[in-house]
Amino acid sequence: MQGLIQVAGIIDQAEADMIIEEGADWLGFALRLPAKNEDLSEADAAAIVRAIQPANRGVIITYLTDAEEIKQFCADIGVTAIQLHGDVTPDELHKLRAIAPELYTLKSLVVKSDNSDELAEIVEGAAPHVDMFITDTFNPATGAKGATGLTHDWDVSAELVRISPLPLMLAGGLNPDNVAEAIEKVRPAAVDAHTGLEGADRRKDRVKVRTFVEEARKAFARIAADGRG
Ligand SMILES: O=C(O)c1ccccc1N[C@@H]1O[C@H](COP(=O)(O)O)[C@@H](O)[C@H]1O
Repeated sequence: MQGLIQVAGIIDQAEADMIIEEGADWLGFALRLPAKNEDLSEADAAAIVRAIQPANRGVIITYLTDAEEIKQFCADIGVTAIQLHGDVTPDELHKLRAIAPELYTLKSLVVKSDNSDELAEIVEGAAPHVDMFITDTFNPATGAKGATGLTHDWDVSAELVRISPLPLMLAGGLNPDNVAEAIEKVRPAAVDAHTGLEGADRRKDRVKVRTFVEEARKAFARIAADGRG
């Protein structure tokens, strides 16, 4: 699992194909969001997931919080991994693990300016029931918890890496210019980016994706070589 690269916010098959050609491992599909501002339909997401798996993993990114609904939705789309961005209780995570043990589950840790103690509590409560954590950035101006294009205090993510018994994916404002520094500082198992890889047309830019993957792979290799990965 060390050195994994996810690109989130897939729009269509052409974009998915390009991202895979440029070497990303996992593709994130943002669906069932509170603002209902999805970039693609559920039917289109399911078709893309069918086309890319099993070589590349499709991950649903969602705010769903009900275990039964999450399980059914993953089955409908055909994914084997889910990134839970909402306030899912440990009880519901426990239930999800019981009814869908095969589902690889990522739980978000949304970093604000003053919530590191709260995030440490989420790690403790959720760790027995999930497979990976993902840190992302809160935008106080909009209330958004993901796809903000904003970085957060990487010392907070680095501390979460230290205390978490599970691997951690770092997200939030990552782009080709800062991903190497972020990996060196936080030492995550994985990285994830969305808006930092887009061009002016709001689609992923091939050169940005390529450079992001290259920079991330080199940085992961460096921290592995010096025993810090
Ligand atoms: O990708 C989305 O559209 C999305 C929507 C709602 C919540 C989370 C979402 N994505 C996650 O946010 C991170 C960071 O995005 P960015 O790089 O700062 O733009 C993204 O990697 C997804 O994991």
